[in-house]
Amino acid sequence: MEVTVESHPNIALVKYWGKADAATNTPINGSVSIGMQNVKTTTNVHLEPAAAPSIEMELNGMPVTPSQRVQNMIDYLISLSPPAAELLSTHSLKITSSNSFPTGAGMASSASGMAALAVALKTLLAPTLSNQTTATLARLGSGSACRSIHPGFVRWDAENGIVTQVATDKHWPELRLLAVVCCAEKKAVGSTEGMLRSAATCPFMDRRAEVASARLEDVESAIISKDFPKLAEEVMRDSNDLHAVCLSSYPPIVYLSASSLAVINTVHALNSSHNSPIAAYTFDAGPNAMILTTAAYCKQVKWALSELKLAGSVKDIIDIGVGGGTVVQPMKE
Ligand SMILES: Nc1ncnc2c1ncn2[C@@H]1O[C@H](COP(=O)(O)OP(=O)(O)OP(=O)(O)O)[C@@H](O)[C@H]1O
Ligand SMILES: C[C@@](O)(CCOP(=O)(O)OP(=O)(O)O)CC(=O)O
Repeated sequence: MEVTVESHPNIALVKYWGKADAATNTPINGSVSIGMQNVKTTTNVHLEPAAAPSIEMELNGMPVTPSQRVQNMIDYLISLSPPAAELLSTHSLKITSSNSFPTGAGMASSASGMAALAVALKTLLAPTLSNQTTATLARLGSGSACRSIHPGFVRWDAENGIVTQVATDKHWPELRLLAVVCCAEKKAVGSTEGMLRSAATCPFMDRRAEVASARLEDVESAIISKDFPKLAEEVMRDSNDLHAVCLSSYPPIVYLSASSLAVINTVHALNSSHNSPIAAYTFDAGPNAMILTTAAYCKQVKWALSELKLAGSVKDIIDIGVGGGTVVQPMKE
């Protein structure tokens, strides 16, 4: 028996950085994201009868040892569902996954990958699980993965772990999402390690969580009312706050590169020439930018960014599109 699931990364507009509980990836502040359309993960999970059940995994064509987080997801399923526990005691699992975009480079591959895995495991082993429980299952794989379960704009609340779709991917048709690829290499400090280091050493961590929690409400209302200037300012501020926290951790965590700073300067120059934001950048734990803009200004924004490409400062500019969510292909016996 096998199932294939497609999922997409999400980019946080208000970012998760810091854990109240590391074992369950419980965040210290709520976050909200937008789903990406033109990049995806495809994950196949195959279940086969076995006398000595095992779990094998392949990522981007290479065999990998399933991580403790994958094991935690499976243990959680076993604890929730006796039929899943029974199947896993008599069957081996083969997980085969690939990403159509750089893995481990700050483009949310873990979010997309763990969301696809959670939905595939649920579909094969515990089909009656609710969407919320599936989001919690994904979160055990990687916190931000719980936001990739739904398409569009998705909020993850810190107090209760509830994941809700704030608006669908069709809500704001004029909105455009671009990726500016500065570097596709694996980053030196992963998000998990980075946020633990910030919690232990950054003197501003608690304040950042307070500011992000308040910002969550402003960003949600900017999304609902399609207020681009408001959304743009809050998104850029949140990204800057996160990277300031990283820089004031010790030893400092530097995700932004000279190319990232060139993107930041280009966006602010564009915005000041319009007296109001027409574009916003946001960076997760890596040097690659996601740019939000609107249909009316997209050409102009791309043109300004392409100057950076011509100058050799950035590698590529990709139309990412707003979308996301997960799609389950028909199950095969
Ligand atoms: N398709 C996938 N299926 C399962 N696990 C994956 C998949 N893609 C990535 N991962 C896991 O996620 C890890 C990368 O996560 P990491 O948080 O370091 O980077 P990222 O997700 O690209 O960046 P960020 O979350 O900071 O935006 C990989 O080393 C791998 O263990
Ligand atoms: C900067 C971020 O992308 C950090 C994401 O961190 P992860 O979700 O990858 O961390 P773990 O829960 O430890 O797996 C911000 C965000 O996506 O909200």
